[in-house]
Amino acid sequence: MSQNVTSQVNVPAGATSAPMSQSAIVQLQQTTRSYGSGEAMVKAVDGVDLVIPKGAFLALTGPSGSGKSTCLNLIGAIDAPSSGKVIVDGVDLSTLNARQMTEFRKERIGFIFQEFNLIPVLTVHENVQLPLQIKGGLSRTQIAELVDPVLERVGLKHLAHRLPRQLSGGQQQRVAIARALVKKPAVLLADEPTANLDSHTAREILGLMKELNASFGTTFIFSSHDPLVMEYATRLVRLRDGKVIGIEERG
Ligand SMILES: Nc1ncnc2c1ncn2[C@@H]1O[C@H](COP(=O)(O)OP(=O)(O)OP(=O)(O)O)[C@@H](O)[C@H]1O
Repeated sequence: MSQNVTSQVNVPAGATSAPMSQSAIVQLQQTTRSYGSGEAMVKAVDGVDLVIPKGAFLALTGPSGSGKSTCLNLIGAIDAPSSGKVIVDGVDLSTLNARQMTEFRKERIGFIFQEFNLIPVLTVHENVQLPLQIKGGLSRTQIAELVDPVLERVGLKHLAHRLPRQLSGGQQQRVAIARALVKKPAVLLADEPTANLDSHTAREILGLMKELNASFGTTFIFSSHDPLVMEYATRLVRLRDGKVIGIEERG
């Protein structure tokens, strides 16, 4: 998948050959993102060096304001660093212009949010097929062939024709997971994905994501305060004041 995508994203010469260690899917190199200037300057991310291996199930954690969401936005090509590099799936994002960043995001990044962000007037099936329609170039049959197995995998095939408001919170998050996965992203970014779920449902959703991580090999990167997310993560990156203050490997 990533090979095809590399050729589809029209990046400047040299941009796809950013040096990465063999198994790394994400690298931040002396990455800084600051806001404002002078005395009012805030370094949301401050000189971070981080290597995330392919297939990781990793949580960025730390107190409010420590830079978790900013890191996710940088990795997801939503935002660009003030200095330093962000290399994702072999592409140095700093070499991309705005249009190329959008293209990159569309092709290679999946997002899951705490608010689910489903389109209320579209059915489950329509919500999940949306990223493929936006990507374009696929027939109805090809879209169905991609959507149906993912819906089955997240346990929602029987609810495919319901609207989001006819689903529980956990079911809505499953739709969001299916929608993020359907385009087979290189990296799946989840910003506080359990914040709106009760602990039982949060466990179900984290268990599902872990299974998907194991079966598809998709890299999951979370931003979360939730101790449950930390329990499931196999690697914790602790942030404070925009800096990495610790990395913990777990089972
Ligand atoms: N667009 C912005 N303009 C100015 N300052 C910002 C902006 N975005 C983030 N910041 C600041 O950067 C710092 C890091 O913010 P960030 O949202 O990344 O933290 P966080 O760890 O995700 O916090 P939370 O857990 O509360 O979501 C904070 O001090 C925040 O106020």
